Amino acid sequence: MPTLGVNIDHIATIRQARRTVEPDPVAAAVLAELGGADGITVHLREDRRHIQDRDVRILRETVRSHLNLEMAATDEMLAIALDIKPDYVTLVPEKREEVTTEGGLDITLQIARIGEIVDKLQSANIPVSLFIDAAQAQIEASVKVQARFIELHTGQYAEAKDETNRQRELAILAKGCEQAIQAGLRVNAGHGLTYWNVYPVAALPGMEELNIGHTIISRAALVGIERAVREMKQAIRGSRELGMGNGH
Ligand SMILES: CC(=O)[C@@H](O)[C@H](O)COP(=O)(O)O
Ligand SMILES: NCC(=O)COP(=O)(O)O
Repeated sequence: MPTLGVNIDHIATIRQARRTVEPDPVAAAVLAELGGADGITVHLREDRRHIQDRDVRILRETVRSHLNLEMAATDEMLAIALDIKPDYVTLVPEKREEVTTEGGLDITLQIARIGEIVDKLQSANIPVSLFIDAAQAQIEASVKVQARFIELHTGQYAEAKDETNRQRELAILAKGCEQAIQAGLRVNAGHGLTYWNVYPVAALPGMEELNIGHTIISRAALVGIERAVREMKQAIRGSRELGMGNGH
């Protein structure tokens, strides 16, 4: 069964809507860990629309599980990561005007640049994961730049309009997962996963960690974060207790 990295960006989004001090993502991380989170994920966007530098610095001190820093492949972010030393870094694409991350990082277009950043981080003992679409060319490029992990972008699976498309997207993820593992990569996945669609992805052989945020924070707003995280752990195990664990 994969572990669960809880993405707490969406708590910071609420705080930034008022530019105030609450809700504090640091407090959310503590409660998420009490609910069973195996890791905490934050995306320090270049435009600082949610997570702030201060959050990452404090989380580095307070997170008891592991801290996954999602960031763009820029010099500014590289310097921050080398200074803060998260447990691992996930390199993600960023477009300033997007509502959320729209696709995977195209490693094939920037092999030298990504390779250089991966090397600098991993030389500093910070393992690197690359957030990519489950495409063979991206997997091969990820091997070439010697990243330790990939994170398969599950957005298209999550947004599939009907069962036929969902199954097609799941098959693409399954193939990508298998190819990556055979090539020696470790595989995580995330984006847009919910209580209703998580189980088929969680059940993919060799899947190590799922990074999930929006659905947990949405549920937490209604039932509280510890319970929301506990329920996601149950959904990953395939529990039907909530009537949510069967992939529908
Ligand atoms: C890369 C990724 O999938 C996460 O960072 C997720 O997108 C977080 O939410 P935002 O897109 O709102 O930053
Ligand atoms: N990398 C994906 C992630 O951290 C969470 O994405 P979402 O569940 O907030 O869509």
